[in-house]
Amino acid sequence: MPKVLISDKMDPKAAEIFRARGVEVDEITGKTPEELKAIIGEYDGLAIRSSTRVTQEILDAATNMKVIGRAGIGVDNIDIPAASAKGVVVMNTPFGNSITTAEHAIALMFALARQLPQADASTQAGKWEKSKFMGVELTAKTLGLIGAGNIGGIVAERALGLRMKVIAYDPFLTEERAIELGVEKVNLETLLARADFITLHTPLTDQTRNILSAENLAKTKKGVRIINCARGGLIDEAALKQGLESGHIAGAALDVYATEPAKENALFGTPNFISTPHLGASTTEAQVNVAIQVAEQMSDYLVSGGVTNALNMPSLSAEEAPRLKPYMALAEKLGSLVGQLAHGPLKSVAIETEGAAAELNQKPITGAVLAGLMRSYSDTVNMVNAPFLAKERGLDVREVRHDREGDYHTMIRVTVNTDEGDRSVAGTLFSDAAPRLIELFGIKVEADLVGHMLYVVNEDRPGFIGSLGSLLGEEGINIGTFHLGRRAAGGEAVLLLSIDDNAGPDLLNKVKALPGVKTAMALAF
Ligand SMILES: NC(=O)C1=CN([C@@H]2O[C@H](COP(=O)(O)OP(=O)(O)OC[C@H]3O[C@@H](n4cnc5c(N)ncnc54)[C@H](O)[C@@H]3O)[C@@H](O)[C@H]2O)C=CC1
Ligand SMILES: O=C(O)CCC(=O)C(=O)O
Repeated sequence: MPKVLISDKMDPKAAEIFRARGVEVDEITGKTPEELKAIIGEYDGLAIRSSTRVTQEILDAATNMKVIGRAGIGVDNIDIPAASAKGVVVMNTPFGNSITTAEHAIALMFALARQLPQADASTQAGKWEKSKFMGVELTAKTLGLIGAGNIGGIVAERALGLRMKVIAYDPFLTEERAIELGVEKVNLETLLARADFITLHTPLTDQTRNILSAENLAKTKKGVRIINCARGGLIDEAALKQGLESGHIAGAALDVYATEPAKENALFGTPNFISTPHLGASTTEAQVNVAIQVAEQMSDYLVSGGVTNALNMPSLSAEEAPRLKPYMALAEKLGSLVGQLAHGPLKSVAIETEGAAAELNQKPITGAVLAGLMRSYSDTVNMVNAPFLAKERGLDVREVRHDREGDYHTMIRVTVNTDEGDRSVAGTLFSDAAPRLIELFGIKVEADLVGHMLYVVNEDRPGFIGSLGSLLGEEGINIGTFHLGRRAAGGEAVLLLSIDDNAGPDLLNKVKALPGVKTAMALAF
């Protein structure tokens, strides 16, 4: 039974779903990194929100980890490259809390426009400061969105409903989408110069970090009001404080901070500053949504191999996964075979599919070929990290889908290119969905690729099989299956034997010493 740790406070629905789907679950929140490191090795999955930081160190200790699920959107608290290198799938729930977060941004915009928290505190303190809290209308004001994805798009819709003019800076926003949203696409300079309110809705990346720097804040319209419900780190907090104190910035509302939890922050107490403790996603509805979604996605992956909303792997639905499973097994075996047999550094790999295999999602097939291929380089390789490892090694990967009738109802061919030229293997699935090799380096040979195998290339001559059989008998090696193929009578022949034990160097030397033998190698599947 796979085992998952929920390490941040999450709606109880998450644990309920894990258990209902056959996944054991522990809910242990509030651990320090050291405490987490001490227990993380027990778990196959980790479900988090924004408090747990999944660093390289945590991942190093997570020896059984297969999947990390973020019940939310931002994944800047997860070292994704480190997770990918380790073969751990990282998933998020990209839509479950977007309405809630957009509503929080709108709420903060109203709060800024009418100084609601300040007015509330003053009134409850017995003051009646009616003239102090003069506000501004939102109607006809210009709202500048930095980032117009899911949340930015919802904020735009709501703001248009409030009769605001919405302009957006987002390098990935198409003109069509801008028209659909009813926003004007502008560059950053224009947004800074024109917006009465600015709201941020981008992830924290190297490109967006400090996007509202001191320099950019100085370019904003006098009297601007700024809202950040995305990530701390997007705004220079010291420059924001200065802008508020000088009066250039009329108000700022932050839900997120450069350092969280923000128990202390230089902005606290600054005039016209409103603060919430990373509450953007904190509604009952959003928390139920993300808890259900993360538990379903993680269980699908752990139980049936289905992949949804992964940031480091192509999607694979839970319905697709069982259908693809035998193809992925075949693909992995072919990759493994060619990886064990090819000599010299791999330069490229072509993965061709034909028949039923060509109609399937190709990405998992490619991932499985690459995982098999690179198993000889790394024993921690899997479908998640194989494409990254391939890229790191400069391996050129090509997928070719053939729309033609072949000799087999389904076929996968893997061709690698090394200094020795092209080397190709092909396989099919028999009716019992069993992977079967059908071609090896241009020679037709039908074989199961299982357990320990002995691969021999020899000159096709009478008596050879007998002498090999005798040698193996003398060495006490039991033969399970025996597969023979040859290029032409009297030409090069290939033998693939499944044997009960690994063929060690002594045995291989004895096989190589038999007359007519060109190569002998031990293979393992
Ligand atoms: N306060 C909270 O509790 C919550 C905060 N968030 C934050 O909100 C962020 C946005 O979420 P979504 O809208 O769902 O993400 P999304 O991926 O749908 O949208 C992000 C948008 O930012 C744009 N973008 C990327 N780089 C940019 C750049 N250099 N300049 C301008 N725009 C850029 C992208 O093109 C995209 O359209 C998340 O990454 C997360 O950090 C999300 C949920 C809750
Ligand atoms: O889980 C939370 O409360 C924070 C949500 C968030 O920041 C996100 O989804 O990116």
